Amino acid sequence: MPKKVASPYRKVSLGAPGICLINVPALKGFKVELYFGQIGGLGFYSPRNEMEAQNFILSLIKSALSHHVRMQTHALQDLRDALINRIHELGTEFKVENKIDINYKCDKEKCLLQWAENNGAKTRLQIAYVEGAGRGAIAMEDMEVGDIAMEIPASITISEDLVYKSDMYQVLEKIDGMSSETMSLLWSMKERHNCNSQFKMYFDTLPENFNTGLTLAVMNIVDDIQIVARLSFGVEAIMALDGTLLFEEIMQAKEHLRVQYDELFPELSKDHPDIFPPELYTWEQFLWACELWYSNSMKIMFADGNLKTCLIPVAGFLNHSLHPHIVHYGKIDSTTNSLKFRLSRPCSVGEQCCLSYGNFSGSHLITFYGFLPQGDNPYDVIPLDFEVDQVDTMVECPLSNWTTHMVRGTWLSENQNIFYYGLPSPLLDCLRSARIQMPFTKTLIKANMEVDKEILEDLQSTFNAMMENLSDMDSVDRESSSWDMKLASQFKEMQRRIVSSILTSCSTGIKLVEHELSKCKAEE
Ligand SMILES: C[S@@+](CC[C@H](N)C(=O)[O-])C[C@H]1O[C@@H](n2cnc3c(N)ncnc32)[C@H](O)[C@@H]1O
Repeated sequence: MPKKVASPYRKVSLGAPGICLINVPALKGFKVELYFGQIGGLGFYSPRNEMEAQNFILSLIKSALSHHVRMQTHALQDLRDALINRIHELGTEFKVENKIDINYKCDKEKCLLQWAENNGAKTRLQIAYVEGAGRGAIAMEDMEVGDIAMEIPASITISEDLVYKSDMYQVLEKIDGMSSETMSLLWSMKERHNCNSQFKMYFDTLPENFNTGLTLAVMNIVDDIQIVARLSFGVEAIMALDGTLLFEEIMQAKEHLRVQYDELFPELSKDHPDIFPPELYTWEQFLWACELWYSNSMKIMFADGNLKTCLIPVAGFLNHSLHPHIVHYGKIDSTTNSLKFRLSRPCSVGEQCCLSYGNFSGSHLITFYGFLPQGDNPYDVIPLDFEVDQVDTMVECPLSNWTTHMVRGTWLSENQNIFYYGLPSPLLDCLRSARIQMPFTKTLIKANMEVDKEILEDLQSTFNAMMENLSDMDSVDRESSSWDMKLASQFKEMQRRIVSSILTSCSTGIKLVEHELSKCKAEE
């Protein structure tokens, strides 16, 4: 049964079954894919998935070609060429223009790059300032599918291994439930102030403020002076987000981090002031480190098979895209003991080269990374939680059964016809089966039309209520407003677009059903 928490959205009853729009934070990408995968959409699920599938076939062709099956060589080469063409076409179809700010000199970043190269790193990318995304990595030459854009030796990655060598390990290892991620985070809080650190160049390139949704945590918890001192996700933006999934996700993350901090501090600083100096282990600094690790770390599989969360100097400049150039980068190449960033699609000289951080929704990206990506994100869904009342026939007692469904922008669905309406079939089937005992046959009979009409009207009233909650940020001037207001307004606009498409599909669906109903009545 889903956790019942005070809902950001009004709890709305849809008759049978009861529907409640709840806060399901960060619905996992694969769950979203499974849910909508069975429905079918506009040819493929997302440009990233399509490209991954094509790259997978390319790797099979490469391996088949290396086995010299003569008869098939030509066919395989043709297939490979066709796939590469399709990958190029996909790149053109989903091209995103990035403006580079040539006035930003990137001196510190160049020093870091030089240090990394001196330590064995290789790169075909340079660092520049990309409008709207901070620093990013730009191709210095044309690169093709399969080319390595960047190679970082394992020896310059920052992971838990550094904690084991430090004096704090003897204290941390005795703490119950201490994770390697928390150890690395605590290590980085101190190391960033160490003038003799091996990673000084890296820490010097990090911003004072990350401006993720987590920055909000400062606001609710500490006093007003600190709020002003740190550019926080401000009161105005938070007020604007009240009642949205993003608000709920930020609040949950904030509470989680505060509990974690309170479990460790100030005790650790009191007991070991030399190892955890209190001035370096404030709540503010803890949050800074959380933002660093959430927004910049990567999970890497090392040659010994261990999976570690790492900060990767230089590779940390790669920004995220919904149509990334690099998708698979999580494994150290055991022959070179380095991390290779291989291209899954071509990248032209001057173009920004992007990674995929994962299949995340907009609310997750704002909370932990502080941005919304350009383009349609198929992982932006609105979760719907249903409580379906059933009766336990053994003891004649009512049972409560929760099930989660989700809705996304209906422009992503190809079937807008009667019985489908651009809405997810699992959702419609669930609502139908709660209203009629028999299996729903999708035939144009009066009883079916009446059921569908009722369902569409209920959905319409639910999403109308949600729209009211989302419709008050029209006055925000994107150009002049602060970063947090811009993000809040972008988020609400994205949600409004999804809800509006659902409302349009509902009203078009109602008209379709009414038309069929009138035909049924005429025949009677
Ligand atoms: C791993 S860092 C990438 C380098 C970063 N731009 C910088 O200047 O340090 C991740 C951060 O970059 C920014 N970012 C990444 N992808 C972005 C995108 N597509 N649009 C806007 N900002 C993005 C966000 O601030 C995110 O927290």
